[in-house]
Amino acid sequence: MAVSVTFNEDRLAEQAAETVRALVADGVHERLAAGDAALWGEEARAEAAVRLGWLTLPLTSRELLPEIGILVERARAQGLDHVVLAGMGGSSLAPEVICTTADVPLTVLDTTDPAQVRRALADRLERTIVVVASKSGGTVETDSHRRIYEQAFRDAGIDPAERIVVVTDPGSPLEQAAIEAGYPVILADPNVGGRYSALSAFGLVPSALAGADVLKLLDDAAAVQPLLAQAEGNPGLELGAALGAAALAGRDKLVLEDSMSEINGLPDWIEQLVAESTGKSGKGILPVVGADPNDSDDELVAGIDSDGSVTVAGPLGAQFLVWEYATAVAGRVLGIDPFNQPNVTESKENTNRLLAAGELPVGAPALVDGPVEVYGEGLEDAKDLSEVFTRLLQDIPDDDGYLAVMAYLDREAAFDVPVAEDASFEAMTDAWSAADPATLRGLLAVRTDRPVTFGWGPRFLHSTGQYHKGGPQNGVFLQITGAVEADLEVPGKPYTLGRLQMAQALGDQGALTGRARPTVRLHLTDRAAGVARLLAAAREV
Ligand SMILES: O=P(O)(O)OC[C@H]1O[C@H](O)[C@H](O)[C@@H](O)[C@@H]1O
Repeated sequence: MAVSVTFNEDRLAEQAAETVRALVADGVHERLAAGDAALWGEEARAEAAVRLGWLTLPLTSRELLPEIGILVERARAQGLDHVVLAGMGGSSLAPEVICTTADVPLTVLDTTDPAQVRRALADRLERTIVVVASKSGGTVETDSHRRIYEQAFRDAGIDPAERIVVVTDPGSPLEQAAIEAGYPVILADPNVGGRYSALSAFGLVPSALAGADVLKLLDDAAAVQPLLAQAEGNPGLELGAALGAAALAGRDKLVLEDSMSEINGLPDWIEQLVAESTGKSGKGILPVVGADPNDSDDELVAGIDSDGSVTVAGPLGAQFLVWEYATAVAGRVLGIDPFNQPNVTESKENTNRLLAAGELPVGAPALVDGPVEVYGEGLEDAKDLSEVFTRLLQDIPDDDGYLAVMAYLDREAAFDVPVAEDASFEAMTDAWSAADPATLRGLLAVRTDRPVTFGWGPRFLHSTGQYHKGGPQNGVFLQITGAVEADLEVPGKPYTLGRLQMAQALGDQGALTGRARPTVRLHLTDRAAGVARLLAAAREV
């Protein structure tokens, strides 16, 4: 069996079976296999008509393999063994999972943190090849990374045309810029949206350059493809029916559990697929990654090769296709368009406005607790950071709410903390987690029975960011920003990376407060001391 979907809970199995029956009665399995764009209603039809190419990628993407093979050979011949991928959301999350699972190194740049980008630049520049991946060709983070790397190569006396490879849609502004600069361009299938692009050029090019076996990925996906046309034994239909039916019944928090899987990091990819596809029109499914289930009534646990209320077992290529299919089916069950992302644009526009306006409106802190400034309404009388956390946790709606922690920081900084050379593995991981802002998620989660999510900004803006603003309005939001020690110019642009990063945080804050959602921003005036204070304060709650 290429992939199996099994239910470990009778109620869920019944709900899924009933929903499958209804979907089959409507001919959904046949219509989806035939690429019927009318499956999501009239309003969604035009976009769906150019968004169903992912159904056939396991076959059509094979045409790319000779072209990719030439790129790989060229890179090997030039001794380029440090592969950097600049891409946001769907343009980087799949290669990240593919490469970690294949255990081949890939440096992913989906950040605007100056320190994190500086670390990548300082790493083997003379042996670096950069894949610039953007479907639209207009994503500001990716455009900034391209400009920064072009400059760095030139400064080092290296011709960027020897080192930059572009993946984009035909006709995008990035294709044009790449042609002018003489960069190799691999064109992706324009009939595939960003988050459904795992098996397209976006997933394959960087992964193959990094050394992953992409043919095996396509083979594993192709093996499951015939099942997806069936009325019975169709894993995508079963999973999609379960996700949709559970959400309609109030179980709209999807806890992704992968501890037993040999696939590494798939929940992060599923998170952006499910959150961005379903979180709109006040509806949606909120993926919860890296958290233990808490047995609440609104939770559904999906296990990747691991135990869950529903378990999805199978190799990575097949998992990609089945989750894409299931998300499209869940979209139909929920009555939403699974191919648009109406509210991602909103924060982007806020950010652009702020960048154009001059001084960023950071405001004045309501409270300062050592290295942590607290920005938020009505917090002037809070006595310290612990009380701020307490109030935020109390603000979470009892039955169905959640807390989202969003850190616009360097996600690798914790690994820089000094550890003794003879430290045990345990001592080393303890030191890392004591310096990692992500540790805050677990510390706050034990103090509430509501789910707590964690995302790195601006990465999450292309994932759960859509759900936060477009989904059910029951979230409470905690942003973390930090002082920038050594900023980075974005060549040809009037802003630095640090300024862009802050404008992204403030732009999203504006979108959240505009919906009257409780939102607090913590600013670390000293990043290392600030993280330590955050974690200590969370322990005091
Ligand atoms: O590939 P790009 O056009 O640069 O877009 C990167 C990402 O941007 C937005 O967030 C879209 O909603 C995502 O689906 C997409 O993957």
